[in-house]
Amino acid sequence: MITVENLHKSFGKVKAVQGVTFTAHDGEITGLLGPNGAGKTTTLRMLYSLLPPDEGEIRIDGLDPTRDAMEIKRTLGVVPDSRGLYTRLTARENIAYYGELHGLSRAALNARIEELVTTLDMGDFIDRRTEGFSQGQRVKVAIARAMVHSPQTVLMDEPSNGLDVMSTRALREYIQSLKQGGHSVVLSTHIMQEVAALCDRIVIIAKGRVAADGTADELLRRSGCDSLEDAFVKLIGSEEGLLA
Ligand SMILES: Nc1ncnc2c1ncn2[C@@H]1O[C@H](COP(=O)(O)OP(=O)(O)OP(=O)(O)O)[C@@H](O)[C@H]1O
Repeated sequence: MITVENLHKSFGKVKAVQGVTFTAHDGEITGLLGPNGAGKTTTLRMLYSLLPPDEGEIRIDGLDPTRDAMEIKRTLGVVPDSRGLYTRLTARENIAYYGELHGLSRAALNARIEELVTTLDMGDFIDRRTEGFSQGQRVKVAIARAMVHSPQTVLMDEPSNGLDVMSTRALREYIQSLKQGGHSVVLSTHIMQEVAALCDRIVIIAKGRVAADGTADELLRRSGCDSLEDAFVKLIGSEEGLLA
């Protein structure tokens, strides 16, 4: 479970995050929805201890990313926006490298990689160098790498970015399976359909602030709208930067 309380982060004069507060429960998918530049990536980066907050408090299963950065890495799986694969290594080597950093034994690592190859359908390319991989292949390797140590909490930055319809469906099924397994999944997106199809709880972020937070039904009720799309536009005050 993640709790975020009054988080702030500025880069010089740019106030990227200005008082973000939300909770993400285990067994739920929480979506951070907002237009480009809303502060979603900055929020996620603070959660996975890449950036220290200027102000505010984060707890991930009771751990504080600013104090317990090493411990948090054991409980967190992160799919960053850049994906960040080593292009000279094969997909298998990319995943194995992370598994080794997490201290998995060779036997456990081999078994885990075989499991992920099957779950994420990576058989065709697992032993190819990742240079030149398609977006979909890169995302799968990034997810497998993030999940190699079976983390309880999973953070994904725009996971379906650049994926075709089939790959998006497969990704959504996989994310649903994580939820069924009791994991807490937090993903960022600017695609409304994504949150509508996937998320139990939606945190709408605009200009570094939480514009609204709740289940899809709660957001509809609060906005007085009939469709989520209308609700988002009303709650955010603009439709700029959001994709249906
Ligand atoms: N390292 C940085 N240095 C300077 N400004 C930054 C930095 N990182 C983010 N920003 C600024 O902070 C604001 C929020 O950016 P952020 O990447 O968090 O938004 P986002 O909601 O993830 O957007 P997108 O959907 O485009 O990825 C933007 O104005 C961005 O330019």
